Amino acid sequence: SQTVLEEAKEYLDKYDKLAADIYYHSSEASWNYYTNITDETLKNMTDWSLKESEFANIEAKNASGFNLSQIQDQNITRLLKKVMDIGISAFSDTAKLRKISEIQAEMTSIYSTAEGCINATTCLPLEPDLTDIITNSRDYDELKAAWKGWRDASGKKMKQLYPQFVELLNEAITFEKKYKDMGEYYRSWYESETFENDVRHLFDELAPLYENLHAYVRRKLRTHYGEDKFPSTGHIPAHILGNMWAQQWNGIYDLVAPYPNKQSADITEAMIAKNYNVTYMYQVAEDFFKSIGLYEMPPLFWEKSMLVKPNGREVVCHASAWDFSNGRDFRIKQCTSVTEDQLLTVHHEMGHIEYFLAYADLPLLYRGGANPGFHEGVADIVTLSFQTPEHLNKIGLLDDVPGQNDTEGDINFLFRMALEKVAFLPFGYLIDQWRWSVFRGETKPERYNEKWWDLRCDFQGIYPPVERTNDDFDPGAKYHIPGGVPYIRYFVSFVAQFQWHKALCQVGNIPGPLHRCDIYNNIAAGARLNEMLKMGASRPWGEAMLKITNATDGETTKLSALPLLEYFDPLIKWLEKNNKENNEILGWDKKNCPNV
Ligand SMILES: C[C@H](NC(=O)O)C(=O)O
Ligand SMILES: [Zn+2]
Repeated sequence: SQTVLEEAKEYLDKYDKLAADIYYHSSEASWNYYTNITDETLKNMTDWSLKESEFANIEAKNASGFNLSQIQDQNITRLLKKVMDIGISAFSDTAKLRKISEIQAEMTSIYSTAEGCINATTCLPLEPDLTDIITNSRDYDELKAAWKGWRDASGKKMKQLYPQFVELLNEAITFEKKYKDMGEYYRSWYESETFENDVRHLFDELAPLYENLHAYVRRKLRTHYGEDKFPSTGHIPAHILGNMWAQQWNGIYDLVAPYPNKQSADITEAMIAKNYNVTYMYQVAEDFFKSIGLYEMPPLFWEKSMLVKPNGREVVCHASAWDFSNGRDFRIKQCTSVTEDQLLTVHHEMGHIEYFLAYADLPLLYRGGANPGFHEGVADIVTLSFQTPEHLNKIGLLDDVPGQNDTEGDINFLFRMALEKVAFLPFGYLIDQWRWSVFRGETKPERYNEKWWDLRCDFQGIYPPVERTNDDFDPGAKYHIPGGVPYIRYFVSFVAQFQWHKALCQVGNIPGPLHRCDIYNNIAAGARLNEMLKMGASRPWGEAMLKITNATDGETTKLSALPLLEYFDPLIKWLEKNNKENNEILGWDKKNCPNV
C-alpha cells in the first residue's frame, strides 16, 4: 500500500491540474467582465466564481481526510493546509456566496462607470479626465468641484450596498468558526499573531517624518491658496494635494518643491517631447527588468493585455496584473496614458508579472506573494531605481543630473520621492483601520463616513473641502473598497521595498547614498531579487525577507522602518531645520476634525 506521504503527493498533483483548469476559466471570465462590463459578462464571472468556490469546498473536504500528524514532510503539510484554507468558500449557502459576488461586481461597476460632474453640464470619468484635473489644476474651486463630483457619482451611489456586503462576508467567513470576522481572515494572510501591532508600531516610527513633510507642504500650500483655507487645527484641505484621495502628493511637486528655481524634472513633458507612446512605455519597463536578468514578457502578454482604454465599451480602468495559472498567459489591464505617473504604474504592474513569471513553476498553491505586501513591494521595487536622476538621465528623460555635492538638487529629488512614498504612509495604514473596524462591528453603517473622516483627519491631517453628511460614502470613492481589495498590503509594501532596495544596492555593490542607487543593468542585484521571487508563497514570509536581505543578524526577517528612514535621512534633517526656521508648528489636532 502507498504510504500516507505518497498518497498525499499524488492527491496534490491531481489537485494542481484540476485547480489550474478551474482558475484559468474563472480568471478568463473575470477578465471578460473587467474589460467589458455588461450584464452577461457579470453573470458569467459570477457563475465561474461559484464554480471555483464549489471546487475549493470539495477539495478542502478531500484534503481534510489526510492525518497531518502522520506526514513529516513540512512542504506537503503546508500544501494540504493551503488546500483547506479556503475563506468564504467554506460557506454552504451558495445563494449568499452568489450575492456577495454580485454586490461586489455591482459596486465595482458603479465605481468604474461613474462620471463626476464638475458643473451643471459637464460630467467626466475618473481616468483620465478627473485625474488630470486633480493633478494639474491649481484653482481651489475647480479642484473642489472635481473632488465633490467624483464622490457624488461613485461612493454615494453604492452607500446602500456596503452594509449588506459586510454582513454577508462576515456570515460566510464565520461559518467555519475559524475567524471572528472578515478582517481577521484578511490579516491571517500575514501568518503572524502580532501583525496588527507590528504595523501600528511601524506607523508610529514613521509618523514624525510624515509630520515634518505635512508641516512643510502645508506652509507652501498656504502661500498659494491663502491662509483662510487652513484652519487653526492644522489640517490641510483634502483636494489640493494633487491626487483624488490625497494618497500621494507628487502631483503638486512643482508647487511645493524646496528649490523651485532648480530645474524641476517634469518627466511627463520629457516623455511627450520624446514621442513616448503606450507600447513604448511597456517596452521601457520590460527593458529594465531584462537589464537585471529578470523576465521578458511572454508572447501572450502582448497579444491579450488591455493596455489602453477601449472605445465603445465600459471597463474597469483601475490598473491590475493578471496570472491565468497556466504558466504562459499573463496580462496587464490598464487605461494607460502618456504621463510620468502612468509610467510608474506600468513598472508597478509589470513588477507583478515578474513575480508571476518567477514562481510559475511552483505548485499552484504557492503561486502568490510571500504575503500580499510582498507582491506590492516587488511591483514597486524598481521604481526606486527608475526615478533616480541617474536613471532618468540614462533613458533620456532628464538632462542634468544633480551632482552628489549639489545639495539643492539632491534635496529636490528626495523631496519628490517623499511626496510619493512618505505622504502615502498614513493613507496606506488607515484604509484597513476603517475596514477592520467595520468588519469587527465597531463601526456601524450610520457612522461609516464619520469614521472614515475621523481616521483621515487623525492619521493624514487633512479635512474635507465640502461638508460631509451621512448620505455620503467616501470610502466607496476609493477603488479598493468597492473592489474588495485589502489595503494594508500597500503599507507593508512601502516599508519592505526600502529594506529590499538597501539589500539589492549592497549586493550589487552600488556606491553612493541609498536614495541615488539605481540597480539598472545590475545582474547581481537582479539575481538576489529573483531568489526571493522564486520562493512565491512556499515558505513563511520572514524566510523570504531573509532570502533577500541575507542578513546575518537573524532579526531582519521582520519588517523594519530603518531602511526607509535611512533613505530619507538627508531630507528629514533638511525638513526639521526648515520647519524650525519658519517656526512651523508640526502636526494637527488629531481629535478635532474640521467639517468645513
Ligand atoms: C497604491 C495602490 N496601488 C494599486 O492599487 O495598484 C493604489 O493605487 O491605491
Ligand atoms: Zn499592485
